[in-house]
Amino acid sequence: MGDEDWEAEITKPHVSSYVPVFEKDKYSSGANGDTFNRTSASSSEMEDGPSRKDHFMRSGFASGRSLGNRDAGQSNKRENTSIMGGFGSGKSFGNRGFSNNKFEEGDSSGFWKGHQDGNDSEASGLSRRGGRGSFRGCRGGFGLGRSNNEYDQDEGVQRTSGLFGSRRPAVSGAGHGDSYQCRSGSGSGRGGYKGLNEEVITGSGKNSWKSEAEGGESGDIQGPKVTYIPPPPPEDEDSIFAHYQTGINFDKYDTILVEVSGHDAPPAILTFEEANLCQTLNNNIAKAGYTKLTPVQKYSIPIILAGRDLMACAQTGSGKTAAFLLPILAHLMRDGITASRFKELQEPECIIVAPTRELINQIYLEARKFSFGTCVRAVVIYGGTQLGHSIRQIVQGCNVLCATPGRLMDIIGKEKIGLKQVKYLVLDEADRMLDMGFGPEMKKLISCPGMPSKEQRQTLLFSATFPEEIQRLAGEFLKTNYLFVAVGQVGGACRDVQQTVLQVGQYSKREKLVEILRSIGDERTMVFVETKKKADFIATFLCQEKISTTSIHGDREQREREQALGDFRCGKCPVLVATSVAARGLDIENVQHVINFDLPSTIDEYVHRIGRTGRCGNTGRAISFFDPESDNHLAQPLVKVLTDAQQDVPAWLEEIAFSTYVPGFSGSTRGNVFASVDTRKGKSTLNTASFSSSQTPNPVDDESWD
Ligand SMILES: Nc1ncnc2c1ncn2[C@@H]1O[C@H](COP(=O)(O)OP(=O)(O)OP(=O)(O)O)[C@@H](O)[C@H]1O
Repeated sequence: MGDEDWEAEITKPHVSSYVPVFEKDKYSSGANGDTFNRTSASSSEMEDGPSRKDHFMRSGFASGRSLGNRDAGQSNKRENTSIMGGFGSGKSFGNRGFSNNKFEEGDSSGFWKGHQDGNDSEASGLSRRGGRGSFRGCRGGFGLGRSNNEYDQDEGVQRTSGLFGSRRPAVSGAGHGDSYQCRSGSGSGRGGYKGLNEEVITGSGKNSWKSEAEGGESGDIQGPKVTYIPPPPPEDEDSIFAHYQTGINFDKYDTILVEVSGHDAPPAILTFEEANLCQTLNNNIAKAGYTKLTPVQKYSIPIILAGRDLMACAQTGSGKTAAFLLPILAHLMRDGITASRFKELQEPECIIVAPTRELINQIYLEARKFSFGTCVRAVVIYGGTQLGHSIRQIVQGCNVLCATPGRLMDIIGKEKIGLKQVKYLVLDEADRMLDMGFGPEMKKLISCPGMPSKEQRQTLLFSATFPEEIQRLAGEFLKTNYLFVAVGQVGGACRDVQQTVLQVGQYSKREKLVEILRSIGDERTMVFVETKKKADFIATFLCQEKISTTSIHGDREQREREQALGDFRCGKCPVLVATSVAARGLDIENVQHVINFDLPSTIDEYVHRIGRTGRCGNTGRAISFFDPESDNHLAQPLVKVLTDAQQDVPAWLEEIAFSTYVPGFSGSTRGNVFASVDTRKGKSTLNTASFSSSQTPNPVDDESWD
């Protein structure tokens, strides 16, 4: 394919100029199947036994094809291979770029033809569709095979409106037409791709969702179970306390201006000792390598210890997680929490919610680290995993429950969690948790039977961005005397990230990307794109270019997402192509570069994305491709963000910003703005607007959220 007309690519038949040829083990960088191998149409994925599995893991690209193969009568092999699914998770990247079929629709019979013809690209592409129905069956079988206890049975039939209730006929291979994604039912705005099992239905892009509790299981829709049980994290102390070093700019945090608004704010503390935490917590803090407080910690810890509600906004990577975890744990210890024990109904003292599975898992690991050696038990539950597994984790005891919203509501619906004892409710990435996508669910949560009123609980909202509109909505969750902590400019970018904006038209983006990645070498890089399809396509493309790449987005199975992240973390795949599902919160050591292949539709999203690098005082680089055809709405807020972070602003960008200038940004329907102050002080004077993109469905982002 010679251009990047994505719509054309998706909808118009064409013959690709990139015909992938995959070869076992060649160019493979890992066993996860998340890297691509150029090779011939190996069918060894279909072999029995470990070697087959291993190869399958390695030959990501081929997995789609092999799914088709399995459908051709090798159903007994499906479980193993598909679970390990390759990069394309059977989605057959080749299908996109390399076949002459549309992404989403096709004639499943074509698989057989393609496969028999030995035509790699066709076969791999079409097999997705051919394999779809069969693979679902396989997943169901897998679930049954493992479901030998109450909870597994309890999980029941999962939601697959994509298959049976999709807005598109199932036969069309809705959404990605992805045979792996059998869990994914309807909804990602793509006609039934995103499944209820993913906890989210993105009826209009990312912004609406529905939980299992809302009928997925009780409805008339039948489908396979989600069977994925995430591997338990390592239990040894070294792993629990593993951390990366603070960077050379860590001390510069002290120079950032902090503003606290609201009445009777307790004074900031300057050292951990001043927090007067118990000895076990202090030991854990030391083992985690924390010697000095970051600004958000200096201010938030005493505020939370004083029992106040808090909205805290601080730059990405500056330690917000510990800022809420430490005082909560200190309170729980102070209150003489008793060891949580096995009970069918658990009543956690603290609930923490975050918008993505990987992020909530990360928060859980932090909670586990800081509560090490105490009787506080933290538990994590999130979508894309077996519900029975989540329940089993909970019933063993639960003081601090870390959850994605969908799974949380499901578990509450199943009466495994009672809310009466909740003393702390934390919304991490709070602006995201309160926007149109998750806001309704959060409202449901606070009005659930048993949930203490806001007067009776402590509510803590944290993010690096807080649009004014969201701040206003947050009032419903917070006591009126809440405190607002702003570290630096609210919504501002981290200054440790060197930002570069290049004018690159869509047709030149891939070439530019390869050029940059080659110059970067093996340094860890996140490449953000705007859609799930594009994430697959770009990852495939990079692998063809022999750049070890993996990808993460909402259409990948949870197992694959975790594998991808693991491979990126450990450096096996130094390039991670991601949608906005990875934009917030993820704390990955040594991410030196973020590349916005596509700019996001809002400036807040931009701030979060580039915040995956330059964390904890380390430096990083962000390069963004600005396409004047599509990104002009961002020019003005981008200039503002660059200026505030003392970055060079290209003259051409200033010109565009000037020519598209809209006073107060209110004319822009997509260019989000950020508040500069606590909205209770009145409308902020800088860079504010009546419009917040957080309240507006995003026309481009097709990511699914949970
Ligand atoms: N006081 C500290 N000393 C040393 N390291 C710290 C300290 N506080 C936090 N860190 C480390 O800094 C990194 C970033 O912290 P964290 O993930 O909490 O940032 P964040 O502000 O929540 O970022 P984001 O806005 O992207 O979610 C983590 O690896 C964390 O362990």
